[in-house]
Amino acid sequence: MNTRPATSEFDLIVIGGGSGGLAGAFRAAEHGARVALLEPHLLGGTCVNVGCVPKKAMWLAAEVAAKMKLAPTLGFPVQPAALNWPEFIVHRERYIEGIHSSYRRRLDAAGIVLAPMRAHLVDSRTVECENGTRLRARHLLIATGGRPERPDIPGADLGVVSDDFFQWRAAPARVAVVGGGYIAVELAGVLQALGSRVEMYVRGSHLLRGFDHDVVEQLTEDYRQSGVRICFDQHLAAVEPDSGGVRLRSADGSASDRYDAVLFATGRRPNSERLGLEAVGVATDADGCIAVNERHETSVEGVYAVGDITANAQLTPVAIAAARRLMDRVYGGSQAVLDQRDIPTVVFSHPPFGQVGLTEADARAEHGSEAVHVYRAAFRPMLNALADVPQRSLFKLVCVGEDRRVVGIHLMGEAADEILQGFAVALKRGITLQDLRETVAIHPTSAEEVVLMR
Ligand SMILES: Cc1cc2nc3c(=O)[nH]c(=O)nc-3n(C[C@H](O)[C@H](O)[C@H](O)COP(=O)(O)OP(=O)(O)OC[C@H]3O[C@@H](n4cnc5c(N)ncnc54)[C@H](O)[C@@H]3O)c2cc1C
Ligand SMILES: NC(=O)c1ccc[n+]([C@@H]2O[C@H](COP(=O)([O-])OP(=O)(O)OC[C@H]3O[C@@H](n4cnc5c(N)ncnc54)[C@H](O)[C@@H]3O)[C@@H](O)[C@H]2O)c1
Repeated sequence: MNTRPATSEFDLIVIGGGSGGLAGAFRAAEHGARVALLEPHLLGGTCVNVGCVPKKAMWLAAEVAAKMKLAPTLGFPVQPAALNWPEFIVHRERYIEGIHSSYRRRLDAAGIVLAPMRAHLVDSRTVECENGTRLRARHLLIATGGRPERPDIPGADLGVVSDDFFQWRAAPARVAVVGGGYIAVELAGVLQALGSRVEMYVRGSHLLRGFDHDVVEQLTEDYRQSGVRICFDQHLAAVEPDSGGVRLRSADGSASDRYDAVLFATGRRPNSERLGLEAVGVATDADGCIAVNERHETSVEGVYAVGDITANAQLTPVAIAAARRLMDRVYGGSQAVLDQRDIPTVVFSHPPFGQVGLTEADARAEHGSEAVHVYRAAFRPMLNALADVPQRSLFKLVCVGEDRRVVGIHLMGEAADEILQGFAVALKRGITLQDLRETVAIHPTSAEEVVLMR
């Protein structure tokens, strides 16, 4: 593979080889552009190395552990065993290495020049690599993503963040998870299922702000039933060492018991420092995200940004879709922009929780309360009933108007992660409740509850 640019002149320079940068580089090359890609770390960025992919692997291991726990209740004469983490991680990392190899092959095949270096902007057409090499192009794409942020409190460095979680080789016996968003909920669920005793410290009064309230409440109850302790309205003031572990000090002066580890899942910061943005005049917002319009153009002509470096939803498919549409406009004559409404998303909790469209509260605010009609299916999935475990599923449809147009679908329960995608297509096509009711159910499944809702 060519790792030193043969020429310093390109059509496009992409800074960052994560989800957005790779997608942009590949699509531009398909249109015939000469592309250079700068990535100092592992190809695939957050998603492949410390995000979606290793997280999903751990989630799958946790799901197997949970099923094994049910097995004796159902009549299998087996005792659940603890996961051998180092062995599982060999499988996980082999899978990830397969993705790296596939990217390297595709970059070679597309003739994209990969420079394994950090870079910053010198002017709107010039990028300087950390070894001093300067590259020039008519168009620059910034896709440098973000990184986990710790709270600004004394002792914060005694805790770990999601990047560190993927270095773990065993489940800590007792762990505090600070935060109530996607990562906190996902990693708390994984750790509890894999044998840790998990306590969540949440600043607000609910998990998962922005998700539908009722469904969040049911997920919270399911988590509690599976043994996760959840403490709301927690205001942490410090982390302190305690006999080889840590304890948490609250703003009211009280201290927690000892934990083997504290995991901060308190949000992410965009990687916009030391990129030369101010010098070139690329505007950022108050959080440090690069400001872009719907065409992903920055304040400087010819300089674009996609993915977590912008204020768009921090999801891999959003970064990829934005980058592809951008390159189709720049090199393919397309005018299409990414529609940021009705983006489906799944929290890989236990059970998983997916949503597309408006929550009930958002629908009431947008359409007026009288126009909103809500339908729910609360049920115990068959496996849970057979094994007599208490966790319940909750599916919810939010509809508006006389014709009951479906504007929100919220699914929390077994297989919700896989069920949602098809219904997201339907919602985007503007279906009504009647369309769902006219669709024959698939029985016996959880999914059928969506078309049987009254
Ligand atoms: C724990 C976790 C779980 C997640 N799970 C999911 C999920 O299940 N589904 C989902 O859709 N999303 C998930 N996400 C979010 C998803 O990973 C991100 O939205 C996505 O990776 C953003 O892609 P990006 O290209 O914008 O940035 P990144 O993937 O972060 O890539 C940015 C790249 O830029 C490089 N870079 C930074 N600075 C420079 C520089 N100066 N020069 C050159 N290169 C530079 C970095 O090394 C990095 O490789 C998860 C995130 C985390 C942290
Ligand atoms: N399944 C998925 O698609 C998936 C999974 C993981 C992450 N992601 C993406 O990554 C993004 C980042 O995830 P995240 O969980 O880090 O962020 P988040 O914004 O979802 O949650 C951050 C949480 O930390 C809390 N918090 C912030 N500062 C705090 C402080 N000082 N003390 C205590 N609590 C504090 C917030 O109240 C919130 O509950 C998500 O918004 C999502 O877009 C997606």
